[in-house]
Amino acid sequence: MRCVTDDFPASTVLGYPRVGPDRELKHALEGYWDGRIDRAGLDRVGRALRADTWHRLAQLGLDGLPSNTFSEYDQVLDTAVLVDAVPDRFRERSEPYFAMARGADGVAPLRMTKWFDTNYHYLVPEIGPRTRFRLVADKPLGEVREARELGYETRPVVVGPVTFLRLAQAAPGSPAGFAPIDRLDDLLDVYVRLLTALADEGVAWVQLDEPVLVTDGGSPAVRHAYRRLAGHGRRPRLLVASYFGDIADALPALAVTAVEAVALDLTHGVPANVDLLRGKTVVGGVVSGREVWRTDADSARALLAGANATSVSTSCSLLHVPYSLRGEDVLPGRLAFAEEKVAEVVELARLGPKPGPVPVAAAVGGSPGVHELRVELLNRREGGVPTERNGRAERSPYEVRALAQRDLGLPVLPVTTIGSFPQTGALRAARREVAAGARGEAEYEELVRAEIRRVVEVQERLGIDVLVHGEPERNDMVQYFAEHLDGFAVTRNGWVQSYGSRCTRPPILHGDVRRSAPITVRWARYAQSLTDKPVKGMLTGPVTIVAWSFVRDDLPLRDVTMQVAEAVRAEVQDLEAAGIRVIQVDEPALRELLPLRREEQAGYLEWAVAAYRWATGGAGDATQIHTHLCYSNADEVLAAIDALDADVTSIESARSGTAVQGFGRGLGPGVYDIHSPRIPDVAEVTARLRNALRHVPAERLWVNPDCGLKTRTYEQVEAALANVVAAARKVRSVL
Ligand SMILES: Nc1nc2c(c(=O)[nH]1)N[C@@H](CNc1ccc(C(=O)N[C@@H](CCC(=O)N[C@@H](CCC(=O)N[C@@H](CCC(=O)O)C(=O)O)C(=O)O)C(=O)O)cc1)CN2
Ligand code: MET
Ligand SMILES: [Zn+2]
Repeated sequence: MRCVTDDFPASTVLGYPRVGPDRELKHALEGYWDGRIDRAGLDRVGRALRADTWHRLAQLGLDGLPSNTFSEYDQVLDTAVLVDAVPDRFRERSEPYFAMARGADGVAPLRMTKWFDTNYHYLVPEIGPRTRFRLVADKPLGEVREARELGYETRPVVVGPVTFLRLAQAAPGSPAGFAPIDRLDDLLDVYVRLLTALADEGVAWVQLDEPVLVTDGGSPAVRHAYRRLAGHGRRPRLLVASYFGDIADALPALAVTAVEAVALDLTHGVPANVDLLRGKTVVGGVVSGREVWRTDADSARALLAGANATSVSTSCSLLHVPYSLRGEDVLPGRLAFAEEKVAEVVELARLGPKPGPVPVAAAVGGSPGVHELRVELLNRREGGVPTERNGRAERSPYEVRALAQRDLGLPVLPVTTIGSFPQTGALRAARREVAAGARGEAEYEELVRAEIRRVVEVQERLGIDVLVHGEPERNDMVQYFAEHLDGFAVTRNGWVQSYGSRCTRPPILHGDVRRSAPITVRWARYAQSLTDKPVKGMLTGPVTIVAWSFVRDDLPLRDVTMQVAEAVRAEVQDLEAAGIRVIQVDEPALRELLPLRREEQAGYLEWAVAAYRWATGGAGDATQIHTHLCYSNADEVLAAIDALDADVTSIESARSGTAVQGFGRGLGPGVYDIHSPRIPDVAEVTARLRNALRHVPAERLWVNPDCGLKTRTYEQVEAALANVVAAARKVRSVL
């Protein structure tokens, strides 16, 4: 394939997985944090992973190798360190980097939140009016040199200045009205120095990632930033990478700058105004970095032709898909993971663009409305005969339900947890042995039951009011349901990084979804048999199940989601019939699927809410429905959360105390952050509760951590929950 403007390589990828094909980085990090391996050991693992990646990409025939795509925790955190935006509270720590990521005694970590509309989480930089930016370029320069020693010239990848600031939050104590983007010019000084340093190092191309371009309103800052950066004399050539959608109206902003190359996510189609990029290299992202379906070569070549692309790439980093299909036997012939996608990129570069019809996304047109879908689902159930139980999509109004739920006999400020208790190594090992045929099913089940007994006993001893069974039978809150529903396939080793050392194996939703038998009922029933306190049944909601799976692309997402909702609805009704009085249906991904463009948001929220209400609407008034959300910048979807109409909503809430005032039903703003090993003390929790009481009346306030406890140890959980119960009692006593 010919390069018109310059020497940008014909094939590349915007980024690559880094946790290791066998999660080597995960194991090394956790070993390091536990003191089982030393710094040198951790460094060795990182170095080997980087080398393996470059070797593999080169071996697959890729021309343009990226560097600085490795991270020990998160690329946004790396960027904060690159510009020395390290808040003072971390500076005197022995390891500021991991303290920012995970907290340290007495020091809260940076907040963590969703990376655009993915299940990857980044750490939110804190930028104030006085943050002093300074270039600390060791990491990108180090990776360039490391690759060079292995014989590879690479293109360092760095989060761009506009995206960095737009994703940051105002540092605590910043004056009202201050926004991190106000510091753009100061930050650009550092990026100019970075470009100089890379030029001095002999780097030919640098990639600055600006996914913020596909959201509303980034364009003026982008225009300003890249005029300045591209106008700077001594620098490598610049590739600005937009991804996660259509750049549309932000494209002219880049077009007027002197950047040499622009990467476009073409999986959403070719921007109408792409001709404005004439004279620049267009890097065509035609191989999806988000999906796992094989790329159709004809469509991809047509997209390349339509966009005048002279280089082929992935639509975004491959961070969001597993390493490879080796060792998997799922859906033969239909899938491509990272390695197979690299091979696709290489092959498409060889074939080159070819004009042809450009495919239209499946998500639009031709599908029934939400109402018709409900009717159709209703008709499909029980031969279309509406019964007392399934004929009703809506429950009575909240006030009526609240009365019907009084006999649950809960105290004011009831204490509960979000569902999971620590996942022990013994359980995980046992699951692996069952999968390998080395352990019997019955023996495993007894292990799970023993764990449920332990979890119930711990909660009774601590004085929790609404108990959970602890989810010990689940490998993951989505994968577990996928394994028990028709229409899903799961992988053996298809790990994808979620945050830091934590990974998931997203299931693959490839066919019509159906529940052929109850999934959770026996575990909930067993837990309830052990206690007089109510046990909360625990389900994952339909939006979250599809959000955290790879999903078929031949049906609109909302139709797929309604199918899942139907399966969850059946499970809710079976739990109720088994005597479970409180049922939580989690929707932590509700916010995640929110379209990045405002104009598409209302349509999404309508069907997302409809799916949730379909899933829960079959419960009687006396059954208390809970929901749980986390990492939500809840403010943006507050009306939708309200519309879910759950009796109780628990929510991550470092700061959402004020956001949720006026919320008309039960509310549990998380009283401590479970993502950090830190144990909250009684005073801290008490203060949180008192603060919450300024916004939520006591009779509707619930007390809970801000997410599930599976990533913690029993020791941490018991200590933390004891303090939570003590704080609740203290606050109750003076109400
Ligand atoms: N899908 C999903 N997305 C989510 C969340 C979530 O819970 N699930 N939570 C939020 C935050 N993200 C998270 C993602 C993952 C984990 C997490 O704890 N993941 C575990 C893996 C969970 C899992 O699938 N476990 C399996 C497999 C465990 C495993 O590693 N087994 C070993 C053997 C272990 C041993 O011998 O001890 C092996 O197979 O080699 C199981 O329990 O069965 C991890 O990385 O450690 C936590 C939060 C948002 N997104
Ligand atoms: N019920 C789930 C748990 O407690 C909810 C987690 S939300 C990411 O783990
Ligand atoms: Zn959660």
